Amino acid sequence: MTQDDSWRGVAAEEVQELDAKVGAKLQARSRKLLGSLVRPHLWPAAAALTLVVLQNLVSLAGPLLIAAAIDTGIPSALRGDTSILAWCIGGYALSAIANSGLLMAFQRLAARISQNVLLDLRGRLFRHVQRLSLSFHESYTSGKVISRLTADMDSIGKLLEDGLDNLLNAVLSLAFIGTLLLILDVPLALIVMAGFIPLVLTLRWFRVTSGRAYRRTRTAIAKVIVQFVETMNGIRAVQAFRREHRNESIMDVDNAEYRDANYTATSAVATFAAMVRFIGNVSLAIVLGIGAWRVTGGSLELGVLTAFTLYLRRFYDPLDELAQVANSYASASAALEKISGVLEEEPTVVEAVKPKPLPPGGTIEFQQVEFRYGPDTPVVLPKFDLTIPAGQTVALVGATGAGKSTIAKLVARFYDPTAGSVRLSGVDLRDAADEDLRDKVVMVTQENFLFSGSVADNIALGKPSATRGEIESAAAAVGAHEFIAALPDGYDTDVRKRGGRLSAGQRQLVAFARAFLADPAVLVLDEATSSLDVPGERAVQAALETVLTDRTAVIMAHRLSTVLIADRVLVVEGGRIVEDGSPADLVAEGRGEFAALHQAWLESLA
Ligand SMILES: Nc1ncnc2c1ncn2[C@@H]1O[C@H](COP(=O)(O)OP(=O)(O)OP(=O)(O)O)[C@@H](O)[C@H]1O
Repeated sequence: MTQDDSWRGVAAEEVQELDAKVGAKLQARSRKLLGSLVRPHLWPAAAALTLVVLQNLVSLAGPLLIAAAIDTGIPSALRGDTSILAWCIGGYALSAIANSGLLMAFQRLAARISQNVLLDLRGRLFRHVQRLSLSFHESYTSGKVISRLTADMDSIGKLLEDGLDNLLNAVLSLAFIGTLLLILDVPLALIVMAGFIPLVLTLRWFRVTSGRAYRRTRTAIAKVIVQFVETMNGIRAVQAFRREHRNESIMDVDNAEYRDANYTATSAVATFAAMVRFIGNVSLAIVLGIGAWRVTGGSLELGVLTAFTLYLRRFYDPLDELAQVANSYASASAALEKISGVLEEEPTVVEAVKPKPLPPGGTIEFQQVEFRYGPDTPVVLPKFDLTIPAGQTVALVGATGAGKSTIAKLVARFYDPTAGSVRLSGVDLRDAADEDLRDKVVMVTQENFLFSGSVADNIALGKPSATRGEIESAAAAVGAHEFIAALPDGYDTDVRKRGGRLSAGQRQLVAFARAFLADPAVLVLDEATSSLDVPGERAVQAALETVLTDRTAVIMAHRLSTVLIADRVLVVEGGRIVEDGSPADLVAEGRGEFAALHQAWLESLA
């Protein structure tokens, strides 16, 4: 990462004090995102703007009508002519009705626009995050993604819903009422305008202080959510290892940090709101004093002074709201900054522009492959060559952290090699189309992940177009049909609902049925480390043999029984392949790592 790139994507997310240049770049990025979100709604936004302008104009009529009633209507009513007073009252009632109607129409339209903007943003973020490569997800936890999709989205929603409404009202009131004040009485209006000087200074202070505070709240809430998600995801481990106390103390720290960050932010809002009100009240007091002195001197009419003070209240009320807007703006712009960062991340594993079709067959070649996870991390796989002929079952064995999963991830193209190439049937995986690759190479992971939905849906993941017959025969092939048929709703049983919970072995069988149905040329399999009960293990072993038939397979093996059905064993040590041969040959040689491992396995079974 060059110095200039230090702000790109999510890189600057945890930085508390940004330098001005980086801050400006992040703001420009947020504005660009906001622009792209609002652009499709320009016409409804223009309509909303018209409604709010009309509503503000209509609401101006009130004090003018009251002034006319006091200065003209009441004196002429005293003389017996009530028509002017009646017109004033009728006009006031009409303007009140129009005011409410326009306000309602504006707020409904504004809510629709903002909900559509949020819908778009949520959809974009979800689609984007799903496309990002594994390398992103391994460092950016799901808790952070959830925080972007929930807490950050909420604060943007709040700005769009109430903030814009208040902002427009405040700006329009300032413009319209300011003009009216000048028309009503220039000297008094100038006193009011003088109050703007301290107001602008307060606003500048508030922007800087709250901007910093709200960035902190975004980072802090993300930490709280990460802690929640990690604890809940790992609740079994948490309870098994009695980690509750430790988790609670981590949570307490994160939670307190969130409280403190929020407290700092809201304190700034409170100071700002109090200053605005104070400046407003001082202006009002001065206007009243000078106005009353002029009324007694005869140079100002009482009705004009009444209208002036009524307008003045309305002039400062929206400024109070402006403090709330500034508050939601600061919070939303911090959220927008984080979301735009995630949206700026690019997949590191990208599809070729003009992909080459993968020919049939399943020969895998590693040519001068070297791999490291990141530019600043050590080399995990030093340069090596390896060919796995089509149809061969290869078991990768070795100590934990040796590099077995890394080799497997390269075969499934979850990562691209740092140097050299991984080829399938002679084609560099970087040149293959994603869809083609996902058809030809299937990875079955330890998690044996089941999505919400029926058992049949979960098997059909391997081939979405599969008929029920095909699904059932895939299940039968791996020996899963019997237990599925015995579930409360058979193949239609919801795997997440009560009664649909599957055991570890059953989940593994469903995963095998899924792979069998997908029928890939290459199967990459991370064998579960958890040991199953013996009958369960036998069933899984038999299923495994069925799934492996007629395809190339790379297995991260943890069980002796699996290694023994492999055609070839590769012993990995510190990222290097140190032994390569059939299990029988390696055992027969008797001196190497595998022979020792084999011996240890046998002893553990004895
Ligand atoms: N996402 C990652 N970022 C950085 N380093 C990683 C990442 N994943 C793995 N490594 C490192 O790469 C090395 C090889 O890890 P790998 O997961 O391939 O080992 P393994 O042989 O599959 O281990 P196990 O049997 O425990 O699954 C280890 O040193 C590990 O710390």
